[in-house]
Amino acid sequence: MSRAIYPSLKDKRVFISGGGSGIGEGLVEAFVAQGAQVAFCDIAVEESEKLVARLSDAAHAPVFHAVDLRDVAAVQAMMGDVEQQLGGIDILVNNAANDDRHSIEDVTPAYWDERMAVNLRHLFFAAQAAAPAMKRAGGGVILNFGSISWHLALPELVLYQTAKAAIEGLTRSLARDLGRDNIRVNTIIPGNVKTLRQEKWYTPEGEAEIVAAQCLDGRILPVDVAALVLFLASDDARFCTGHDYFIDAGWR
Ligand SMILES: NC(=O)c1ccc[n+]([C@@H]2O[C@H](COP(=O)([O-])OP(=O)(O)OC[C@H]3O[C@@H](n4cnc5c(N)ncnc54)[C@H](O)[C@@H]3O)[C@@H](O)[C@H]2O)c1
Repeated sequence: MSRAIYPSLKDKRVFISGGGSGIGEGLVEAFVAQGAQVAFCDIAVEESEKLVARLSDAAHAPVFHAVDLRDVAAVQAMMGDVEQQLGGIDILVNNAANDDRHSIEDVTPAYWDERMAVNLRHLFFAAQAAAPAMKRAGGGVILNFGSISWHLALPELVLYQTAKAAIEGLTRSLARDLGRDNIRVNTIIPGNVKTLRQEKWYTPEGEAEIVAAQCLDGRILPVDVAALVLFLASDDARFCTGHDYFIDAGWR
């Protein structure tokens, strides 16, 4: 399958959260293939180090930061380090999340806080930390990962879906406040994307049900999500901001 090359992404300074596995791994590979300078963080240290080793021959090999995004001070310190290492930040991809299932009865105040920390809070603080560097560079791009799950009202995901719904509001608010600094902010909304983690939840029959609910046949892969992310990160999308972009094969 042919893949687009965006001249405007060459040498761009990109930070991706949760880049060590799943869709994030696909995003790291895709930006590196564009000749971008990529830094990413993750708590999956082994997978992340393997990814860095696999891409070590690239024009710009990616740089890995072992950081837990639930720790805001660590996120702020890391964003400062990334800016120094890359000489700035042009593109921030807030990809990391955790969709562990839970029932309403089992949610404690501490679990609520922890779920918001892993699924919502770090997106804002990464954007807050990256915005001054983007302003100095004359503009930038922030892409926040939402989820189709709450649009479909899936079961046993109330806190994840609450956070994912909030991300769409976060995107619109940031797009408004940062737009005059030429910083574009959008939400990427994946449907069901086939990753190692997602495979845990589904039987072959479950996967067939997902495909049946889509308008299009076939399974969405990280590379398909990356194609949309690359376009929105590129200068070709210069008037795209403040909105939600679905990549879900028409899942309804
Ligand atoms: N895969 C899907 O079907 C799907 C569907 C809808 C939305 N999404 C969204 O797409 C994004 C990527 O999803 P995915 O399927 O690749 O998820 P994933 O769980 O496979 O990968 C997420 C990555 O984030 C990392 N991570 C998790 N918690 C972290 C923490 N506290 N600190 C640092 N890193 C952490 C994980 O180690 C992992 O590498 C997420 O925002 C997810 O909500 C995915």
